[in-house]
Amino acid sequence: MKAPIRVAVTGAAGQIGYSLLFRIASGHMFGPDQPVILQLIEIPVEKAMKALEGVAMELDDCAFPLLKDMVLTDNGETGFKDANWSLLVGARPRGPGMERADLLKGNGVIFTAQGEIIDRVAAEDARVAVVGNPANTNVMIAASKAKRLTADRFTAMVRLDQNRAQAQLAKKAGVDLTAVKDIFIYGNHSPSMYPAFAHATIDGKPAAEVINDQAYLEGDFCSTVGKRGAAIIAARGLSSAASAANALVDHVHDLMTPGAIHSVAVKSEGRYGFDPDVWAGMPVRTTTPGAYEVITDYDLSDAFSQQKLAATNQELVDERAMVADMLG
Ligand SMILES: NC(=O)c1ccc[n+]([C@@H]2O[C@H](COP(=O)([O-])OP(=O)(O)OC[C@H]3O[C@@H](n4cnc5c(N)ncnc54)[C@H](O)[C@@H]3O)[C@@H](O)[C@H]2O)c1
Ligand SMILES: O=C(O)C[C@H](O)C(=O)O
Repeated sequence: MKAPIRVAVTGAAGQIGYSLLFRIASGHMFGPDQPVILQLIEIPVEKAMKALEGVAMELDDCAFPLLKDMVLTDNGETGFKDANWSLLVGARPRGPGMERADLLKGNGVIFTAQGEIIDRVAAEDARVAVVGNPANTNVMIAASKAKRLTADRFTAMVRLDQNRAQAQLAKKAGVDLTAVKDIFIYGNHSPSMYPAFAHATIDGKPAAEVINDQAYLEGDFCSTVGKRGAAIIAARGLSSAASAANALVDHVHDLMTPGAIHSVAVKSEGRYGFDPDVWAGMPVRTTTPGAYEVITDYDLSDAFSQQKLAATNQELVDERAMVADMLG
């Protein structure tokens, strides 16, 4: 029997938490032979903590053999203690009349505190995945507080965008989803992201050749993927939750699976022309469980790709400027 992995989850009583926790406890994130301990973190508000107790009761009632223990807390020091993975889902949602800058600042405060605590109390092999929006900038803030943990331990999720892009290409081409490969997301988790279709394949052939509709790929395809979050909100009245949780399962699962190639927002270090200090989506290859190398050899030198990369980079740089006083 393997030793349990400690998984801290913030926003555990929220919408995403309600889908996510059951997938972690049933073995979908870390595998069917990997026991887990869930360290569930919510805000110190009675309603949230009561809801968290209810979720924990349901987890008990699933009788998951891999779930070895649960910690329920409104305290980061307790919640992140010895965590091998910290999944930062909880964030302040955008309220009426709130500007993006207010959202950035409001969440910046949360991710400042969490980055500092994780760096201090989490496990030696600690890894962090940020989902709470604006995810790319939140992870940058959290990572900037770390003295012990290196920047590569901090990632943000663009996997939902990759999954959305894969599904859209399969639909358009009228093929099975599994026929679509090598579609990766570059840049921000926002409508400015670039789902780089130029390298995608369908049944081993270039997707652009199979679909044979460049106007669709540059137009509707990019905007449908980029604005999918808003379309879900318009349809459901709530933001995506089950698909977001599923994408986080994929994100962590693939980061724990050597050889997996997938889109992750990482510190750019100047790759693909991004500002070196922003966290941008790009393709990575998992090397050993939890570690990865960025794949740098995709050619995105064509004019359309360059324009898309420049736009999403500019948005990340602007977001960074808005929280400059919170970094470091
Ligand atoms: N990156 C992505 O692809 C993606 C996709 C979907 C949603 N999201 C984002 O994920 C976040 C969560 O979405 P949701 O639908 O679960 O929201 P939700 O409002 O249902 O739940 C969020 C939960 O987080 C808690 N919370 C807030 N601040 C916290 C803190 N400092 N510590 C611990 N818990 C805290 C809240 O009490 C709440 O229970 C949002 O920011 C949303 O925009 C990201
Ligand atoms: O778009 C949103 O605000 C929610 C989420 O980030 C999503 O992509 O579904």
